[in-house]
Formats: sequence, structure tokens, C-alpha cells
Amino acid sequence: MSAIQDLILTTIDAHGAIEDTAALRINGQPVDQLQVIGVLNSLTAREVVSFTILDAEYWLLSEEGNKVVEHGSPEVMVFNAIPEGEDGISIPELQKLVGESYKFGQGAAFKNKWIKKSAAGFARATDSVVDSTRNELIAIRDGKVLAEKIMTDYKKKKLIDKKKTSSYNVVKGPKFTTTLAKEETDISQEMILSGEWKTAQFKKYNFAPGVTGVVPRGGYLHPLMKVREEFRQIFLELGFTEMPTNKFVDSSFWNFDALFQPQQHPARDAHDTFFLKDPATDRKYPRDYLERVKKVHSEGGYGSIGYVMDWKEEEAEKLLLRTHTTAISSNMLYQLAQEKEFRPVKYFSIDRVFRNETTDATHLAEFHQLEGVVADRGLTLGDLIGTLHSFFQKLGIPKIKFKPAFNPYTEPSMEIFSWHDGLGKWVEIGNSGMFRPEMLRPMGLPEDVSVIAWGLGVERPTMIKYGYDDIRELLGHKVNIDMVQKNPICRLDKKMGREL
Ligand SMILES: N[C@@H](Cc1ccccc1)C(=O)O
Repeated sequence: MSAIQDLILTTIDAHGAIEDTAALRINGQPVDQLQVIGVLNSLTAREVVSFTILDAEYWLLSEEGNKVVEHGSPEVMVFNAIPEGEDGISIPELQKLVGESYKFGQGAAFKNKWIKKSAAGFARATDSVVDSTRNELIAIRDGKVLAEKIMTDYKKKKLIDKKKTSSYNVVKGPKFTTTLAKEETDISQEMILSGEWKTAQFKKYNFAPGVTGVVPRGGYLHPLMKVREEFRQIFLELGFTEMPTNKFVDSSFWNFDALFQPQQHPARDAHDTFFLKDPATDRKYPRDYLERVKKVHSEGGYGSIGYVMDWKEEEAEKLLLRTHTTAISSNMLYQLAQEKEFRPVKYFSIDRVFRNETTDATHLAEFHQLEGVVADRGLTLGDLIGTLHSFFQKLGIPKIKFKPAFNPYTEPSMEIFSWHDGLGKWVEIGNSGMFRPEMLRPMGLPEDVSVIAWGLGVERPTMIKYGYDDIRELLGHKVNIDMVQKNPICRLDKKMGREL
């Protein structure tokens, strides 16, 4: 409860009413009446008190009036500046002594017969004077109201100003109490969980005409969409073309087999991958390409011995929710290989992928991946490292390092780590490598063409940027709207409306 509300309620309790709130004091200081009316309005709405407005006027010294109190009135200043005796003082000297007030003070002092002309200029015409203006202004400052004529005269001379105030007369309302329960505005999750809502008192809705509520905020971009757009801009600036990412469902063929991922690989287990029940299979892949993929898996080729195991189309035709965006890359590279003449490409994609994970604060069964693919003649691991450096530089991650890793479809492979200032350690942010000939040659890409590629999750940088510590909040309905508003998106494009 506010100190003012407390004071109002206890005063009424002790005296039955408050005659004039102007008399209220906290620590000896008068209480701000603007705060008083705020409290009174809310207490009145709850019928705890009712009040009437007391309008009052009071006088205040102007800046000029305060100067008179401090230095004396101009005519007294002029009188005091003239030395005793008949000779008096020269006008320029007197002007210099009195300063600004001279012009006004000299006339008044002369009119009052306090000073007279002398040989030098002016001499005193009386022994002493009384500064009644100053005395009266002091009285006004201390709250006295003098005769109307005097007041209007000083007002005309701009020595005093009239001010208006409001204070209040307060009496008990029908529901008067000194122990006022806190009123809740909204029911919260915590109140529901604790059961507090059962006894809590809620503020009444105010349907009074002309009362407007808070305009609900809405229409903001999801943090993931913002980060996705930032990534997209970086790729576009680097001259990359976006791959179409419009299907979540693909066959195991494009998601695994085309990438030379062995059919016995644990990732192809239902524990890790979501397979479809109905339809469960699809054979939308070229037969001749399928034959070449089958061959490289089971028998090898292009300098590889393959996996020396049976390869079954029944595994390849299984439909699944794509487990990585590399399924899109394999499709696009195959299409590129079918063009009459090879042309270098730089592709990227940013989209959702799915894995059969137990969800917790850092894992979800669906998340977003960002992928880059560059195909050209004569690319080396140095190109991959250099491209990643410039890419992460643009992303605002200047410190990266690589660690040798293994992927069925890349050789060499490198995990990408970035230095995390907040955590004070290196964190894994992605994976990369050079696609293997066992993947590229069956597609029909020329022997001297190499493809470098990398992929990273979108959620982790988004969580860091927008202050989430639970990934489930990011993809659930509990959007941290304040964080979203603090980070307005720079650009919007039509494509962004597609998802989420
Ligand atoms: N597909 C890999 C990332 C990757 C992409 C391209 C090349 C190498 C690795 C993953 O899901 O982690």
C-alpha cells in the first residue's frame, strides 16, 4: 500500500474524515495533491471513500518580488546609496551604485520625498526610510493576504502572482476499511498454480465511456524468423541463391542414400527419425540414378569400395520427415548434374528439420538448419575454411575454429566451434565438409568438380541473441514479446510469410 493511501485511511479512521488534504503531512512535508487525487480516485472506485474538491487560491512572489525581499525595494536601494549630508552624490555614481533598479527607484524615492536635488546630483531629504514594500512582500510570502488594493498593485507591478490549487475533503465510503486487500489486475499462471486466485481480489473492469484500454500488441515477427532473415541477407550478400525448401516430407533416398549414408546407419532407425505411416513410401527418384547409388553403396566405385553390404530399395523408398537440410542439397546437386554443361553454383537454405529426440531445455524434435553449398571446379578444404571465415565474420562471429570430424557424406569433415564470450568457452555451432565422390559421381557431376558444404542450427544463435534459456519457449506459444520488440527487424520480404 502506498504511504499516501495509508495516511489517508488512517487519518480518516482516527478523525472520521479529512477536512482538507492540504493539511496532510508526511515527514513534516505537505503531500503532493496530484498523488492524493490518484489515490482518492482508486479508493472511490472501490467505494472505500468519497471526496469533494476544494479549490483554493494563493499568492506567490514573482522572481522580481523575491529580489525585493532579498535586496530591498528599488527606492530604498536608491536612498541607501546616497551618503548622508547636503552634498549628496552625482547621478552617474548613484546609477553605478544602484544598477538596474536605479531608473525605477529614483522616481519613486523622489515622489516619496526621500531624496532631493543637490549640487552634486541627489541628496537625502530625510534621515531614515521604512521599506514597506519589502515588509509587505515578506508578509505575502508567509501566507498573509493584504488589502485588495495592495495586492492588485503588486500584481500590476509583477511582484506577485496568483496560483490556484486543489485539495480535497474526504469522507468514509460504504466499504471503508483501513486494511485494504491488494487488487489484482490479471489472473496469472502463478496464481492458478498456487490456488491464490480463489481468494484474490480483482480490479473491476472500467467500462466508463471514453475509457480506452491498452491496445493489444501483435503482428510481430517471431525471433526465429528475424534471425532467419538476417542469415538470408548474409547469404544473398555473398552471392548465394536460395534453394526451394518447401517440403518437409522426403524419401530416405534423398535424405540418406543419395548422401552415401549406409542403410544400417543408426540415424536411419525409428528411434532417431520420424517415418511416415500413410503413405509410407514413395519412389520419386530416377531409376538410373538409383541404380548408380545402389552400386556405390553395395559394390563401391569411383575409387571407393562402398559398404560391401546389400542395398535395398525398400529402405530407400521409406518416407520420412527430413532430418537435415542436406536432403535439399542432394536433390539440388542432382538437378545441377543433369544440366548439359556444368556451371558453378552457390546455394543456401534455411528451414525446418525433424529428429526423434526427447525434448528438453536444449533439444526439440524439430528445429531449423541453415545450410550452404558451393560447387565448382578445383575447390579445396582451404576454400571451405576461407568461405566459413567470411560467412561467420558477417554473422558477427569472428572467432571460429575447426575440429576434424566424421560424416558419411563428407571427407574431410570439420565441426565448427565458435568462442562464446558469455560462457567463456568454445561451443559447437555447426558441421561442414567436402562432399565425397561416392555422393557426387553417381549424380553425374564431372570428376574435377568439388562441393564444399556446411550446416548449422538456427535456434542456438537465436536463443543467445533474444535471451531464451529454454528452447521450448522459442517454438512454443510463450514468445518473449519484450525481447522481440527490443530487436526490431531491419527488413521484411514476402517470402518470410511462408512459415511458422
Ligand atoms: N547435415 C549436417 C550438417 C552438414 C551439412 C553439410 C555438410 C556437412 C555437414 C547436420 O545435420 O549436422
